[in-house]
Amino acid sequence: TEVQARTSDLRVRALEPLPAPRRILDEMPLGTQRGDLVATSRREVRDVLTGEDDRLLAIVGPCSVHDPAAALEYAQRLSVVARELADDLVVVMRVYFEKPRTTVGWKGLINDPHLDGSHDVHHGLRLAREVLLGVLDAGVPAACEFLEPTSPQYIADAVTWGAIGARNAESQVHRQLASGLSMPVGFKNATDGDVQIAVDGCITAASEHTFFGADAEGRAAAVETAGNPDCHVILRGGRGGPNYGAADVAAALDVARASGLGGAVGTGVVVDASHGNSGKDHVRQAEVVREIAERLATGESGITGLMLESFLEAGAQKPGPLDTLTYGRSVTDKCMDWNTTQTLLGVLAKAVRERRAAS
Ligand SMILES: C[C@@H](OP(=O)(O)O)C(=O)O
Ligand SMILES: [Mn+2]
Repeated sequence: TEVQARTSDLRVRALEPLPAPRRILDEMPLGTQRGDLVATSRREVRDVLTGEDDRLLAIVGPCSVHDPAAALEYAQRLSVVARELADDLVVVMRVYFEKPRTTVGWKGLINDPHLDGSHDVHHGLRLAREVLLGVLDAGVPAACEFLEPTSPQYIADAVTWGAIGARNAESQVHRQLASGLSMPVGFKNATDGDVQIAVDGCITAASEHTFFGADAEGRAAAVETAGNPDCHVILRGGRGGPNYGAADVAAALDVARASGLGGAVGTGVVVDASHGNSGKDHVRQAEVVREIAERLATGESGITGLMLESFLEAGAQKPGPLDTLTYGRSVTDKCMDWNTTQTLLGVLAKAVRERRAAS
């Protein structure tokens, strides 16, 4: 109506309808074999996070996926090492499509798959699902950060473990989203280092919620969730500095246990060796991992998993069209290279064996 024209969408340039989630899932089905891997790995991750399984969760991979071919090559390599170390590590590959920015920047493969500002989301959604199915075909379960409130409808069936990032751990939208996700979800501490924010995120996510979302047909829907009992805290450092030290872990666990939630929250924390715990420096990150491995080997409890930012090549580069980039190098945070990562996974597996012997 004339009134609406005067007051609505004054800052909206376009509204581009997307294919319904069901259409994408029908076009690119998960299938039985991949579905079994997702279901089995979700159980294994939960059992490690709750202490039922004495292995260590290792969430390993690039800060972001920008090049499907490089991501799938990485998955092939990770799959071999994961199988070798399966007695000691539960390995899940970081397959991050959605990037939270401090202000502005490339938002990831779904939002801008051509890395040129064209925001071809139709292509991004399909490409992301193709990568996830390919990673599963390599025999590796996938970890994703969830940022968009409705994108999980297109990919979450293929995801083993989810993360709510430091910038979103306090957001009711993301806590509600986590309450309905079908896999364990980690909440990062806030960017200023506040761990209570992550614990509160787990408390909110463990409850049932009703909120605005989209259904499989892509229609606006009131989503009613049962609550997610498999959430946990991730220590990723912050403006106050690193928080992976033994005292930090003990203090974080005290805060987590005060919630009374039990389960994964009360059992332990996952430590992100990157970001605020290593100043996003991939060389420092490797040192952090080694320090933690030494502590695990002496029997320190309370750390149920580690997150490593790792790719084929070390460091990072600015995002741009693929033909302008160095193959296999991160376009967001700096990552350790594959050789360093393979060595560190062996170090962590050895530390788990020593922790097991010490217990
Ligand atoms: C987004 C970033 O994590 P954080 O939310 O801890 O900055 C990451 O995992 O690449
Ligand atoms: Mn990162």
